[in-house]
Amino acid sequence: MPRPPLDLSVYLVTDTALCGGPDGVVTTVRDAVAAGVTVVQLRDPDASEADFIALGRALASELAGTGVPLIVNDRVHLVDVIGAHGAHVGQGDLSIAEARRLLGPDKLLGLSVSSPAQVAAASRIPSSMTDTPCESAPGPIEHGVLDYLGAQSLHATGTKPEAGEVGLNVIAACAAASPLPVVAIGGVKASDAADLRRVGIDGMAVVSAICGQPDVTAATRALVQAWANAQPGVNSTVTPPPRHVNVLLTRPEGAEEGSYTAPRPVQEDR
Ligand SMILES: Cc1ncc(COP(=O)(O)OP(=O)(O)O)c(N)n1
Ligand SMILES: Cc1nc(C(=O)O)sc1CCOP(=O)(O)O
Ligand SMILES: [Mg+2]
Repeated sequence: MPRPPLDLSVYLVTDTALCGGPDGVVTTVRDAVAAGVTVVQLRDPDASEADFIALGRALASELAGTGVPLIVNDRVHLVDVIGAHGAHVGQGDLSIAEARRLLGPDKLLGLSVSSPAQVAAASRIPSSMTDTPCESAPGPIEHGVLDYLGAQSLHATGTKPEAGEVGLNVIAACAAASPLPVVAIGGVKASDAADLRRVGIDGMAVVSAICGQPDVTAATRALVQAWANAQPGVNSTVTPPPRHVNVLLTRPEGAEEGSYTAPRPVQEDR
């Protein structure tokens, strides 16, 4: 079954410490989603497995019925346990073939890239996915193995100092090389929206622009508004679904409960 289109425009990656603990993550996610965040990724590399599951389940319950997917960072084996919609892996994590095998066909999968070469590599078929590996064979993208790419890092960031910085030109080259939607990460702020949209990026992945902000609602609205005001560039790979204004507090006919396909109620000013 094909996975539904993703609205990556304002993608929140959680940070438990910045949010002041697990309860702070839940309230941050609640406020951010009400203000227009379109994807939430649970990221807590330091959490024990039990704490990660507990927080993941709390977020899954918080997001149920909102239309916003919950993505699990790195711990692909916990996606089903948590009741999440998918996972995000990086170049040093388990392979996308293994991640997709664990996830099955219906969950979302994102991969980090920091160069056009990594975008191209993601498009080549991994030998573990076919009996006859071949450069010209359809790759993970054509197979539907991947749903989106995370281009890292736009700017150096104190949230993850080891991430470095590739700058806008490399992020733009990743977008141009990718047949999949690409979200940018690393020091992304509302003031980056115009540049990112112009070069064909499909969304902004942020931690500290939302987590730990004194007013999460205002911070999120600033990101949402900046994205909405920015002009999409020629390389945009997806057209986000139409925004729905103060509608659809109930499930549409035929949609599954907890499905992330349904449009969400959003702020008047989007
Ligand atoms: C949307 C998004 N893009 C990139 C990353 C970074 O993933 P990775 O390189 O695996 O680093 P960690 O987050 O696992 O430390 C991301 N998490 N999300
Ligand atoms: C989780 C993560 N990955 C990155 C990468 O470049 O790989 S940067 C990052 C954190 C981004 O935080 P902030 O929005 O506060 O800069
Ligand atoms: Mg990772």
